[in-house]
Amino acid sequence: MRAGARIAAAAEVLDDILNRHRPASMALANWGRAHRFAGSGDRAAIGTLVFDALRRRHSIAARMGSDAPRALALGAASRALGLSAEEIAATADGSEHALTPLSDGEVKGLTAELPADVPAYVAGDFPEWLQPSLERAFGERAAEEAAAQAARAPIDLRANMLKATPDKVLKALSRYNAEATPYAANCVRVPAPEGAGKAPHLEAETAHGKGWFEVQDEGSQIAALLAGAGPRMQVLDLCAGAGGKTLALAAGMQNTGQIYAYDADKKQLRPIFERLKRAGVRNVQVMDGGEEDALKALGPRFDLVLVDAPCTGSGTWRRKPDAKWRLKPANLEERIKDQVAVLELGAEMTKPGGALVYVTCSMLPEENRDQVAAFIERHPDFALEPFAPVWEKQVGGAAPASADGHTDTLQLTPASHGTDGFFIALMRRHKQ
Ligand SMILES: C[S@@+](CC[C@H](N)C(=O)[O-])C[C@H]1O[C@@H](n2cnc3c(N)ncnc32)[C@H](O)[C@@H]1O
Repeated sequence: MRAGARIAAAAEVLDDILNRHRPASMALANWGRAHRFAGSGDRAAIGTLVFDALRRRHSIAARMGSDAPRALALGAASRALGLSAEEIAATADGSEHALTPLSDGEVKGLTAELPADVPAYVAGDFPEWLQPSLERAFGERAAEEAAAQAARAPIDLRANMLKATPDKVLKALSRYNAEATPYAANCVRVPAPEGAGKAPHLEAETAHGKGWFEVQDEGSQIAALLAGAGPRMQVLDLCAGAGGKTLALAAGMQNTGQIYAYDADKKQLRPIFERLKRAGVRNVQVMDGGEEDALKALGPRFDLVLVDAPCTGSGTWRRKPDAKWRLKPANLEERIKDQVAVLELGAEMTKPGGALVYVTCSMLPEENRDQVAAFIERHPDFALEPFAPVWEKQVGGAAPASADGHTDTLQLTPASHGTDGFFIALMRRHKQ
């Protein structure tokens, strides 16, 4: 397919996502099924175009003077396909499958600068209703912080120290320009593709099959390190899901002690069994998902309870840009209620003197600092512990500043730390 046809296809898919509220992956798959003539290169390019347009929906619309799917696809095309405005205009010749010729306004929009006085939600490409929340978290830096969430994300991996070393993983993936990252010693990063480049499928690599690495953002690795799981500890991973953090905790415990992996939803736990096996992890007991009574019967015995809470995922918008436009106030309200429930359960399972670590992949204060403040008010037997000394011991080096400026909780972000957005609060239950 020529570039003009790829842009036209991306506009069709964007229409499906934005106007018929279809998830991006489903809309792209539907388009592929209906257009079997398109090759894998075409599908990849259309996908890249669609995701880039979703990442920058508001700022593209402001430059193009329209938020119609065609305008969004055109506005994203120069970056996604590496084409100049002239090349884009030339490829829109109305021939079979291609775009119809561009209007004067569209041609102008392709090279227009974003006006300096646009509101933060346009400059930062996020839903308008979230502006007060992001301004509460980041003040005048709200647009800058959110704009970094509109960039493409690298793929981060955690070298599995039970089977390999970061060096071994770096060598195995050198053809993808794999590199070390600033913070977590076991993290290896494959940079985001430029232009029309395609992200590699690293889970298809032999090194992955051998259990040398897991795909895990550096922010998630830092959260697991700060949780401070050590040899011989009794640990509860209360929202274990597919086990990303369970595996990282197990590596930190050198396969000793015991991790109980629990999740309210049985289905979420399903991938964990294969992942544990591949990684060579032997100190995890996967509990029956949703069997809360069996969990509670274990009593407050845990040295560490990790609450990797269900959240809006606003910290992962680089990877799931369609999710940011689907997020509605009612979803946030629901997640807030879920978070209260998991925190209450976590508190019940933490032994006196034990740690309760609350983590979200969100940047919204309602899910983060507000939750922690309300929890401590309900539970005066828990107190926050500053993260900097724990960082020095667990991650190594001096702790970076939290993106929101606080010192008792840590907000990691793409703009400030190059990670996904993660919030981490370390709490400890009083001994008596
Ligand atoms: C952020 S995800 C967990 C991701 C996982 N820890 C990882 O690192 O791969 C949150 C999980 O919390 C689970 N969850 C929601 N409410 C819960 C509850 N009340 N108790 C336990 N798990 C819950 C969800 O099913 C979901 O799998």
